[in-house]
Amino acid sequence: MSSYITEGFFKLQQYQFQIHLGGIIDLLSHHLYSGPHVFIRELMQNGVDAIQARKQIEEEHQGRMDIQVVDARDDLPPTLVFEDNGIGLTEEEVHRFLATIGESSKRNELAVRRGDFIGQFGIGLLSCFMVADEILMITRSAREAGHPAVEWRGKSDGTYEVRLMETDVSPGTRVYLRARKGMEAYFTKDQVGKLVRHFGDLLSTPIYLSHGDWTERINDRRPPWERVYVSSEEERRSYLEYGNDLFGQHFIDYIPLRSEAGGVVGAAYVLSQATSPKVKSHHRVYLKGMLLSDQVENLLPDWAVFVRCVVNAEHLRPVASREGFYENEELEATRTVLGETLRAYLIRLAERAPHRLQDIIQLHHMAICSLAAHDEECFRVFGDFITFETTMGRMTLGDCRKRYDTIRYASSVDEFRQIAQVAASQNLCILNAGYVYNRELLSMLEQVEPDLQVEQVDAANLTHHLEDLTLEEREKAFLLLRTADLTLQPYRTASDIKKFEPTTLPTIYTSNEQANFARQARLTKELADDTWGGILNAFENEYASSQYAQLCFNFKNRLIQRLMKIQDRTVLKRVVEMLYVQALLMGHHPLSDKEMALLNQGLLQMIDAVLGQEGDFE
Ligand SMILES: Nc1ncnc2c1ncn2[C@@H]1O[C@H](COP(=O)(O)OP(=O)(O)OP(=O)(O)O)[C@@H](O)[C@H]1O
Repeated sequence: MSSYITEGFFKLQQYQFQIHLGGIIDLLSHHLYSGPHVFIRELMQNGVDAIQARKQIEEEHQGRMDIQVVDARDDLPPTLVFEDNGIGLTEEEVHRFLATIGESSKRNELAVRRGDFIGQFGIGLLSCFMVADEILMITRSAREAGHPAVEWRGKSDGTYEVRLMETDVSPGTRVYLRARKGMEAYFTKDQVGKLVRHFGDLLSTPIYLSHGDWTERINDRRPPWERVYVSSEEERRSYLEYGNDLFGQHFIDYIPLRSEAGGVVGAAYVLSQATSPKVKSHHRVYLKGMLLSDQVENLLPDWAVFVRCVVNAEHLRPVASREGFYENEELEATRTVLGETLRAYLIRLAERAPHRLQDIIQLHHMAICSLAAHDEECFRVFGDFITFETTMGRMTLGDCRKRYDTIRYASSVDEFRQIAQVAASQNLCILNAGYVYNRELLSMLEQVEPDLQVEQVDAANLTHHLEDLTLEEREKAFLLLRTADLTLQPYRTASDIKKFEPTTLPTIYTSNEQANFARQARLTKELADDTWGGILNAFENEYASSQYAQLCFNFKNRLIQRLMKIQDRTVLKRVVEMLYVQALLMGHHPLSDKEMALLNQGLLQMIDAVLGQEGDFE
């Protein structure tokens, strides 16, 4: 019997997990953190947290961090020293917190509930191994007065040494890092200064950077929402200057942000350059004063494409990489509050400075329309402010809704052009929904306002709104209409006569979608080969019987009045043909070969007639 089996069971053996530090460092550097430079953030953050912990036992404690850059000399590589006067560690804590990966002193229940600390995962210090082979920490606890200072030396091979020190040092912690070969670029004064400023410019704990005899406080500028102002102009200037410096671009306006959810405070800046519907805004977000990322996307609702924010959050939860926030209820509540703040700003602007609002919408028109067309919330925010070309001039959708019970629209730009003149003179407001997103916006309008009538109008049903002739007047037009019907029959166009404004317009050519389709099929057939010609024939025949376009004469027009007096059918026919071609051109309809021939003949005959008259004078 095997020695592993005792009383019918396999003997249970217990083992300890082993950690391969090299593998963990590789994971951090290549898959979690965005680059080796984050070690500076992690060290600053540990200093700030340690100061915060010390303040919990000594309320009046004045925290301070010092970062020193020591250049390479003799055989020694450049070195960085990070010093804080925070809580420090005892020997027992050093073993527990520094030497155990994933262990953190900041994860006790009270600290988490109160959200005291930035760190929480117990891995940040390992990021130092991305740039150095060894971390040397000298620390002394402020909690236990008699406890000696401790020296801890952690190595990237996974071993560490601890030594109690005899020298007297004040409570706090000092971390020494020597650049690994190839990592010297992260240890220069300029690079360290840039990164410390980048990550820590909002920290309230003073941070000093020194290099040789030179020392400078890095974070002495407070953000605009923490300053006190004597006038609103001064406040405005301060906010805009700050945004300009931070993002290196000019902004039209700013919106102060504050949300209890997430403990967020900051500002949204209104972009002065057009945004693409596909590009989301990237926001600069700090967590307890430490920069989390300047690429955060999920802080605001998707529709807030016209702003870029800078905010500090006290209670949102960072992901382990510290470069974004967890999608949780608190973040959602924060997003709702910030969205409402932006919406309130837009509404205020609509009341007090509608032109400024129009400027914003105009600038970000495509992005706003694309979102409003598919997102009900966005439509509710912006819908009323979106402008449409209408037969009564440019108008916002809000104005259209206020003035008319029915919103009428033409579905293509050409259709709109055909009817614009006539509709305007009839005081009919028709929206041009021929541009991208316009139809979707109107569908969204119907969805959001089910009581509102939204109706598509085409040139054909527009003529129903035109004034009819009396019987007597119809008689006068009889010959013209009969000749026109016969003349235009080959072009599948019927004729009619109505009274309409403007009187300068002799005709309108109207057709609906099916008639247009049949017409398009005829035009294509002229260019297509036999196989396609056969298919298109079938289409054309199907539509031909029912779908006629219409040339509607204007009884009020002087030329038409004269035409009704002409009895010579040949002359009538020619003029009708010319009016037909002219109406097509006015409506931007491409001409078929036959119609082009009509135009040419007509022009030549007119030239001939004019020359003939001149000849008569000779
Ligand atoms: N400057 C310091 N002063 C006092 N304690 C420190 C200092 N730096 C590190 N520590 C201790 O070492 C522990 C581990 O630090 P580390 O940076 O790895 O993780 P963390 O800060 O707890 O969490 P995170 O991984 O989220 O940064 C800390 O929880 C803290 O107890």
